[in-house]
Amino acid sequence: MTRRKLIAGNWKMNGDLASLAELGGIAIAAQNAPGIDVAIAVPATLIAPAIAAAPGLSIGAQDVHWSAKGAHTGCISVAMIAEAKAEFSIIGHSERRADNGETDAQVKSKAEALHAGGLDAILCVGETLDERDAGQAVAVVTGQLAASVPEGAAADWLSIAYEPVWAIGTGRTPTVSDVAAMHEAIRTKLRELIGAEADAMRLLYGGSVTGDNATELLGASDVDGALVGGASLTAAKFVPIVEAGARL
Ligand SMILES: O=C(CO)COP(=O)(O)O
Repeated sequence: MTRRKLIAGNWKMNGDLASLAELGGIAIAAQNAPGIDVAIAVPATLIAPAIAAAPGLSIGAQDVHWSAKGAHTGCISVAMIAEAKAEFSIIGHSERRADNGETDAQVKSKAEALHAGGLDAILCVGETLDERDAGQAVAVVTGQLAASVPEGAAADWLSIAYEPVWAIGTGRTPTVSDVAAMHEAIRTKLRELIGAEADAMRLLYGGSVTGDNATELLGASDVDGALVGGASLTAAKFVPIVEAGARL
């Protein structure tokens, strides 16, 4: 099964109107790589200006609430990001799980809300260093999937990002064989949860991806793309990752 690669950036709580200039170079790289998908998740305030700055580049959010509207101070709904013309949202990022106590059940509701609103979702899973050291990595990640992937989820709107917490922003990455082993475990679990659709679903790796290690990490078996934090903030750092994805 060939799966179209997806190279997605996550700006986290970074960026301002001036930094949208970076999107120009990224949009050109995306145009030059028609065989893959390129997307950037920006802070919610930058969604509309990012689309204006780089029409044609897929722009998304980093989180949504599961409810349609109401008394949820500080939160943002699927309809709100859709009105701003976002195409997708990241959900379940480990930073939101840690900072905001997000649960797998909430992440599942967010996935369902995005799909109901016609948007795509990138659902993040990943173990902490303590969990890996305790030999629990696969159990933690497959447990997150079991509790957060909606029944009947399909590859045309949901992707999974495996982001080991200890590899995020640290410059440390798992070995290629560790990544491949986890992605195989994820796909096996997805087959159990959603059947044959699992073979079409894109599994992204995230955590300290750079232009230097992208070719190796993206080349691991069952890796269908990357979710990139720090190195997505500038075209100079992100474009080489897009190019690496396009070469594979
Ligand atoms: O959390 C990440 C993307 O969502 C990864 O961040 P870094 O690429 O900065 O390690």
